[in-house]
Amino acid sequence: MADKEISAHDRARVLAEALPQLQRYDDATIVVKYGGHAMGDEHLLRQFARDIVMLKISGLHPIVVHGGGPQIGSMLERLNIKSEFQQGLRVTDRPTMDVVEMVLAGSINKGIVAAINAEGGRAVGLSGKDGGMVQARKVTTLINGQTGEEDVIDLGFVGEPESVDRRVLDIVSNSDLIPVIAPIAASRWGETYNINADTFAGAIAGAMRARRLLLLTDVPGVLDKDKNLIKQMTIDDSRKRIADGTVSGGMIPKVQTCIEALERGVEGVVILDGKVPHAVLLELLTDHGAGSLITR
Ligand SMILES: Nc1ncnc2c1ncn2[C@@H]1O[C@H](COP(=O)(O)OP(=O)(O)O)[C@@H](O)[C@H]1O
Ligand SMILES: CC(=O)N[C@@H](CCC(=O)OP(=O)(O)O)C(=O)O
Repeated sequence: MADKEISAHDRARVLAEALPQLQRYDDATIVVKYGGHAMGDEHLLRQFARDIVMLKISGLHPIVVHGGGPQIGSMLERLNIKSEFQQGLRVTDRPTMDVVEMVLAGSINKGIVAAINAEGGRAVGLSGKDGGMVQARKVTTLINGQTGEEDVIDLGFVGEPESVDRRVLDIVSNSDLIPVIAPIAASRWGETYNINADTFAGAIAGAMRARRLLLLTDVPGVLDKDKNLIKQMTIDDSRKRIADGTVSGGMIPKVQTCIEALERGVEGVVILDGKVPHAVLLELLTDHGAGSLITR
């Protein structure tokens, strides 16, 4: 519906709807993972930035973790560096790692920071390296989506969070600043690792005991076999949907991240379409949840 077709009465009703939600989320930490596919165009980025600023001034504590897979892919292509994925993870040799860090912690991170600041917020760009926030370890095994067995693999500089130190995030997030984090971290020996952004966001949400983890992607949420949106499911339902093949491909690590975050104490995780304008506000501040809510 075009803006002008919405009556003043409807606008007021939508605003009033936000009150119980604002009360419910007062002082809550919300981790929002902004995926590379959801970044799309400038207009969407501006709307996303507005939503984040709106949450902050409404008394919530948003923490943004971003991806940038497609943007890394374009840069590697421009530099003639071949790239391949194994079970959703980018095989990362040293030259690829340099590009991944340059794109994620450089242009993408600073682009989101600038967009939030342009909407009146005060964003601080970080990576897992800053303040020793995330310590990474090399990924050496992966659960095979088909067999359910553990495969031993060598993906180069692909890591996973080994531990999270909350100090920097507590300081930044409890002020008027909004942390924006690139999913890069160093190992205890100082080597740089590339971490899948969903996995990284899950670890941050777990460590921060976030009330909500929102994973913004380019599909409406988790779809059933008839491509209908599953509006709500439990950890058990999620495991069944992976086992019976309803959830496949890139959705598997996403749903696994949700399960792990819930088991670490996050109250609810939502997978939703970041291409829907104001997806974050719709999900948190209206009665119309925007995607698939997964709870314990
Ligand atoms: N049951 C499912 N519901 C929704 N998407 C699914 C499902 N199973 C597999 N997918 C795939 O997962 C993709 C989302 O994962 P991915 O491409 O890794 O997202 P992102 O880049 O946002 O992290 C969807 O575009 C879709 O192709
Ligand atoms: C190890 C690994 O695969 N890292 C990802 C990091 C970025 C990411 O996860 O971005 P999206 O959320 O946009 O997919 C990569 O190199 O593409």
